[in-house]
Amino acid sequence: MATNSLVCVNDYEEQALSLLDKRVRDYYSCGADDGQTLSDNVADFRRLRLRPRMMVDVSNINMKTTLLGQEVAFPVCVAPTGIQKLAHPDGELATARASASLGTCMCLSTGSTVSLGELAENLPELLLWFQLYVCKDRDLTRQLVKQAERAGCKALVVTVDRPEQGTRRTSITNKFSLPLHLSFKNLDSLKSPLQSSQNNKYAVLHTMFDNTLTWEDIQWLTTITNLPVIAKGVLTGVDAVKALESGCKAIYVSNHGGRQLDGVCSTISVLSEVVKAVNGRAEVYLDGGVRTGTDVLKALALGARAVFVGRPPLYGLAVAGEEGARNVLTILRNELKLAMQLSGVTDVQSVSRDLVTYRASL
Ligand SMILES: Cc1cc2nc3c(=O)[nH]c(=O)nc-3n(C[C@H](O)[C@H](O)[C@H](O)COP(=O)(O)O)c2cc1C
Ligand SMILES: CCCCCCC(=O)C(=O)O
Repeated sequence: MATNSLVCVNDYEEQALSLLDKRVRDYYSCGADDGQTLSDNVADFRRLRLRPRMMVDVSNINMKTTLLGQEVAFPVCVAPTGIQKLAHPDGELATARASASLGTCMCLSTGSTVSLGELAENLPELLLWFQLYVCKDRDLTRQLVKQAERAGCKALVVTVDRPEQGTRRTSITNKFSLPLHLSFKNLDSLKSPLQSSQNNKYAVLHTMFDNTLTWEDIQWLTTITNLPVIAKGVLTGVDAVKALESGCKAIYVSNHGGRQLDGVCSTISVLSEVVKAVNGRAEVYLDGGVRTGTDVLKALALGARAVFVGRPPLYGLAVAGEEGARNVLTILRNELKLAMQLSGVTDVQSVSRDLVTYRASL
């Protein structure tokens, strides 16, 4: 469809929600339970206000940064989201093409509908990370890690906020399942309970994830791979320290887009606590509710090295495939650049804490 009239992420969201089939729309957009955290993620960015500096030469803006030593063109990356072929037949390949063309990082989900190998073959230039759900079957887990290594992934993002699946009410009422023409491509060639299940692969995959995980398992993971391990789903300073002690090389603040424990704090509201606890020992990333360039700038000011976006690229994908995903990322990049210029900030790597304050209640 024509995308000229879609000028911000919210336009893409509105358009995507109007186009998608109800079951997919609900699956992508839902939060857990009452959706308190889902809405707080967005709302709490709006409680922060910017304190721009004037009369700064902003003719040259540096948006490049590095993530664990790898360069990205701007600090907005693609969060892992499963089953992208529900949004568009090209699925994760389209999102990856969009990410690669803009020089940013994409994290592929364990539950992807395109394989690591297919991305690596088509897009060797892409900065690719792999999100791992640790499976009860450790041999299977090990094989997933090896696939990520073979695909040239530069980091393993271990999701730590899903000992069990949060309650997504619409997934229950819609009886959400994986359509028969799709499969979890990274698991297709591996021996697992998925191979003997035809109809309910979505539910079966959930049963394969391990709910006994502790930080000791993260330590174990660091012994089976040379890839840097990143803990995704950290919401407190205490857990950030535990993650570092377990060998994680970076901390990813996330509440799974409000899809796990409803009522947890928004990610932007806990970022400072985590950054303080990490105390410069590792990079800190954030996702959850990032919808504008000023949201990105606020997260950078509070100490994030980069942000990730989950639903926005899915909505871009649903509206116009690769082009739509690219447009969404481009909008965020351009909005960030303008927000920096209007704030008197010239480098994404040196955004000062002073740039943000809480909105005053008058
Ligand atoms: C449809 C959907 C699927 C997701 N799948 C995964 C996943 O497979 N693994 C994971 O760690 N997080 C997953 N997430 C969470 C995202 O990685 C991310 O934390 C969240 O979407 C960020 O919030 P945002 O959508 O407001 O940007 C998913 C989120 C959505 C909306
Ligand atoms: C059965 C696994 C599908 C991918 C997991 C998606 C996910 O984490 C979500 O929040 O949805």
